[in-house]
Amino acid sequence: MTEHTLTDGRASQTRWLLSFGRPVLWPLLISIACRVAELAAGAALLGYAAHAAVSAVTTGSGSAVSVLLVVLTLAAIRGVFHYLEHYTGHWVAFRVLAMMRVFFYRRLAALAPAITYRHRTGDLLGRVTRDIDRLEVFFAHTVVPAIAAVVMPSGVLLWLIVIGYPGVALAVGVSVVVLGAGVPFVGRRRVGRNEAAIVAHLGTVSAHLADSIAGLREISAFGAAPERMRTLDRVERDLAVRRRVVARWSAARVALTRACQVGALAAVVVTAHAGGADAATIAAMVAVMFATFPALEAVDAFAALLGSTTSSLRRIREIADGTSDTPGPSTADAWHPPESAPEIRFDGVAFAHPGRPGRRVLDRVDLTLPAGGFVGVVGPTGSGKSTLGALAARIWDPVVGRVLWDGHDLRHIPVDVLRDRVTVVDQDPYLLPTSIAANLRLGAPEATDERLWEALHAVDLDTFVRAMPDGLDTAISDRTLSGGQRQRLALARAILHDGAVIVVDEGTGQLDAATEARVVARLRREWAGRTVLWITHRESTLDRCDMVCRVRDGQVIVEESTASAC
Ligand SMILES: Nc1ncnc2c1ncn2[C@@H]1O[C@H](COP(=O)(O)OP(=O)(O)OP(=O)(O)O)[C@@H](O)[C@H]1O
Repeated sequence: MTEHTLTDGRASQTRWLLSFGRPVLWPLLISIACRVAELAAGAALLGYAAHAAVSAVTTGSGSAVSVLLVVLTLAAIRGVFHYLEHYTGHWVAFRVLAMMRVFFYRRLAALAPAITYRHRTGDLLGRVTRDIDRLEVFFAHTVVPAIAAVVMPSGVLLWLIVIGYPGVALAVGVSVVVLGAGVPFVGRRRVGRNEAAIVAHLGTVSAHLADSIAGLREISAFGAAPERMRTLDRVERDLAVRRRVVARWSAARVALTRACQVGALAAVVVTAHAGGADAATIAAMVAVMFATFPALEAVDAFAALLGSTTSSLRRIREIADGTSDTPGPSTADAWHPPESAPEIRFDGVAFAHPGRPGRRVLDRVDLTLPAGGFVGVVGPTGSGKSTLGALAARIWDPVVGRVLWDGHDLRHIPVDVLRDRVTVVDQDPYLLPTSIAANLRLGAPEATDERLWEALHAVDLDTFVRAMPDGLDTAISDRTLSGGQRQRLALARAILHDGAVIVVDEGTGQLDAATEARVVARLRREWAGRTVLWITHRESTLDRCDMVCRVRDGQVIVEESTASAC
């Protein structure tokens, strides 16, 4: 990346960030004003104290009590503004943090579920935590000091001109430009490249660790831990090299800053003396210049953080600005389906996964799922059964053709309405680490306990839950239930959500034959009048279906219609 595009990228990212922070503009401005007031009080304190001390020594003038009073008053003012600046700055930062996390999660939800196929969980987690945390630092510790770094030295220059020392003002002006606009940017290009790599590497580390923890049992069982650690070690070594480059440049800038500060103080003394200032005034000017240094050093911190902040923001926007694989309809096209169960029709549908555009999983599929029908889908593994279900639920859009809900393209139904009306039971359902009741109420927050028990009874899980220490309030996790229990809990959750269309992908695959038969019979009753797509490998459950479709070689063949059997 060239310096030009790097700088352009930073400018546009900073603009984006500042416009994101618009709702907290007023507290931000107050924070800036407090920072400037704090710096001004600090400069006045040092300048006045230096002037008073030198005057006392050279002329013996001044009262100790009045000097002490002024010094204490200025110190108190400085303290108050310091507190206010920190308070408002952090208030802004934490507000932005909360806004950003909610914004990011909302975008993730809008892009789900396809986004989860393209990005590793650990990587997304790194973006929503560490990358967003960096933006807090930007608002709390960089933007306010950086603006104050421009305002405060400008005030000092004005003061020097007003008290009649334009030569000193010129010397201070040059020093300010060198210390504020020159030194902080020494080596920035190299540092910027390395900081971007560090942020990317940290994302890789997060993803690698999250995968390693999620797959810990498999990794240990297959003795793959040393290889995982070696991969991590390689990334960590490169991280260390890049961090060293950043640290070396940072140390070089600190040394250069100190040398330039000494030069600036010397220039103030020489030009003030040449301008006819007395010793006390020279001391005051030196002290004020000295008080200006911390303000200028903030530019270095700003420039240093800007690199990593920009990289983090780029990672956040990669997701946040991403377009959905299933975009919502325009207002003019939007169609809201009625409550009743629909007929779902596949009209000349072809589909290839985004990662493999050349390989059509399904091709030229014409299929009608009757309204209120319980339709079985079978076929060899990998033939495209889940894909058929995903198209019916609009997790993906067909690359050719249409999927129709009572004759209306699914793309014309607002996505949130569709998600609410279609219930999907995945072949590997996820249970949140919370209580059984909270898991059941995920899609039906208002459901009563009585209704939860009914749903549990339908999936033959009520006896098991009653025997648990806290019944419905028993805490569970994805790992504390058997495969069959997890599947049944997911089915109970789907009963409670009560969609008009229900897609069950291998929902009873881990149940024994007797339990499965019982559960399927009850589900058949629970879902009477819903349009159900029942994807299965168990031919034994097909005799309960109104219609059976076989998926093979990208085609779907309606095999039999057994409506009378149901
Ligand atoms: N996200 C994805 N990206 C790329 N290819 C995918 C993706 N998901 C599935 N596939 C591929 O699409 C094909 C159909 O997968 P699908 O899950 O629909 O098959 P299935 O019939 O449900 O298989 P099974 O019975 O084993 O669950 C497979 O070859 C699979 O590898």
